[in-house]
Amino acid sequence: MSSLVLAQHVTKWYGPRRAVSDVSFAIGQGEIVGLLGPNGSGKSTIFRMLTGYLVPTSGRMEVAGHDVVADSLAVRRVISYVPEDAPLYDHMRVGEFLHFMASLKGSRGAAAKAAVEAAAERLDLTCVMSLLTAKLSRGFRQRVSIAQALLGNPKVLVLDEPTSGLDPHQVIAVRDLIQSLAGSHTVLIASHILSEIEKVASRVMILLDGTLLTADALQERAEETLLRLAAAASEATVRDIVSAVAGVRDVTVEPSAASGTMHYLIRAEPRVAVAADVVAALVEAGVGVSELAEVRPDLERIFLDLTRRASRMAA
Ligand SMILES: Nc1ncnc2c1ncn2[C@@H]1O[C@H](COP(=O)(O)OP(=O)(O)OP(=O)(O)O)[C@@H](O)[C@H]1O
Repeated sequence: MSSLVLAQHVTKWYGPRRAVSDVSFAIGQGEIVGLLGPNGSGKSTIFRMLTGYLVPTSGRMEVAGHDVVADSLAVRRVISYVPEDAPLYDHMRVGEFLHFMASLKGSRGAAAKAAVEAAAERLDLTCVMSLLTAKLSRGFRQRVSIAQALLGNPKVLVLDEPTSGLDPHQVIAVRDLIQSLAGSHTVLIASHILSEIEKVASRVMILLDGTLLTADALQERAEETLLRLAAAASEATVRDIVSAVAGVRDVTVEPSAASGTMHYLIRAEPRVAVAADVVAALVEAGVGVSELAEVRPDLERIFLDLTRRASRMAA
């Protein structure tokens, strides 16, 4: 798959503050990729550089083969950005606003009319075309923003927190829309809501303090086994025994450990024998095991695990 969006060793400083640190990724045609990170982790900064609003301090970015700095006009022709709380022109009616945006994107006459109608239909806006944008609900405003972004048929659509502030029905509608774009458009979505991003994205990148912890969090699931263990011995004893088992990568104490028996999470290579070897080693050392189960890590678990590992490495 050739890359439609490319970032190579991108760093961005705002004065003395480093907001993005040596970030690299590649996104292929038709992918829907989530960029997950807490507030202030650098998501918007990455999007602003990608769409030509900010210049990276170092490194380079490309969209559809165009360098975002050297060829920013060409980039803006193929990428559309919907910021969080996208501004609309409140004195314009929806239809008027969409025609205006179509004209800014170089579309005129019958072509503009057809493009506006298609976008309005796709976003279910035909019933509000004559309303002032100022009168729209949050959900409709978001749909109008996405409709204008789709005018001109951009190859890449960048959405910053597209479901923030929407009610559950509107969230589902926006999610369905995003999924309907898969294949025909490449979509990059920023969010700090794990459950939301997991539902729409086929790949999730995780950003923390400007550093990309993984370019494919969901793939991490396939690459290791996660076991939950309850064992009756001191933490140091369990750690020593379990860490020595071949294939075990690391052992952490479950934050919700109940009194008495401690619970542990064991990250291990995806080998069938690891669980049996862990039990055998503990039993041999005389440690009682009351639970050992494989857990399928959800995105929340992967996120916590990656961020914990990152802070341990930084310490
Ligand atoms: N114009 C600016 N000048 C100085 N610092 C900035 C500027 N814009 C962002 N920052 C800082 O850079 C860091 C990354 O901000 P950014 O907005 O990219 O994060 P984010 O992940 O999009 O956060 P949010 O989800 O809150 O929008 C933050 O610490 C922020 O305070």
